[in-house]
Amino acid sequence: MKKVLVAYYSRTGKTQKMADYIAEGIRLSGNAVEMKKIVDIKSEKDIEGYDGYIFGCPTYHKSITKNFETFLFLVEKAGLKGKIGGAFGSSTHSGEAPGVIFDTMEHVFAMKMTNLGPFDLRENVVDSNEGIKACQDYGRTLGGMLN
Ligand SMILES: Cc1cc2nc3c(=O)[nH]c(=O)nc-3n(C[C@H](O)[C@H](O)[C@H](O)COP(=O)(O)O)c2cc1C
Repeated sequence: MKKVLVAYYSRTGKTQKMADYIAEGIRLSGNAVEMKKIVDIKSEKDIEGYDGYIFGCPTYHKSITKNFETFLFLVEKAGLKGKIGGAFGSSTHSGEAPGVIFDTMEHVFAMKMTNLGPFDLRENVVDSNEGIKACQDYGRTLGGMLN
């Protein structure tokens, strides 16, 4: 059994719900998952040692938030080259954040990213059956890359 870190920021709880459903999907793939809020991640040591990584941030002002930018500089120090990765976040209309994170993981950290691409979900569907299933599928597919 491999272990995936789901690290996320959520201001009003939508991306946090996505994180919970994605974690369910990872467990359905037969792998273990640990969830961390980025505010609780103090050093690169808190990031190292997992087989896969899924990072989540909602879109604010057409990008990731300032604290998520800072978090990505910590991730750089952790050295995740070749590790499995994915990125997600909730939004209302434009949804750039998951793409920004995904591109950084792929091109800067040289991680092995899921073919599903970045996963943006409009906040009004996060709690619908369709939204829950989309999150679970994202987690399960990423977990499947570890099997
Ligand atoms: C000040 C502000 C700016 C926002 N900017 C964007 C934006 O540029 N694009 C977008 O799609 N959503 C934008 N949103 C909507 C949030 O992404 C959306 O509410 C999201 O679900 C919040 O996720 P959270 O509950 O995880 O914090 C903005 C919301 C606020 C309050």
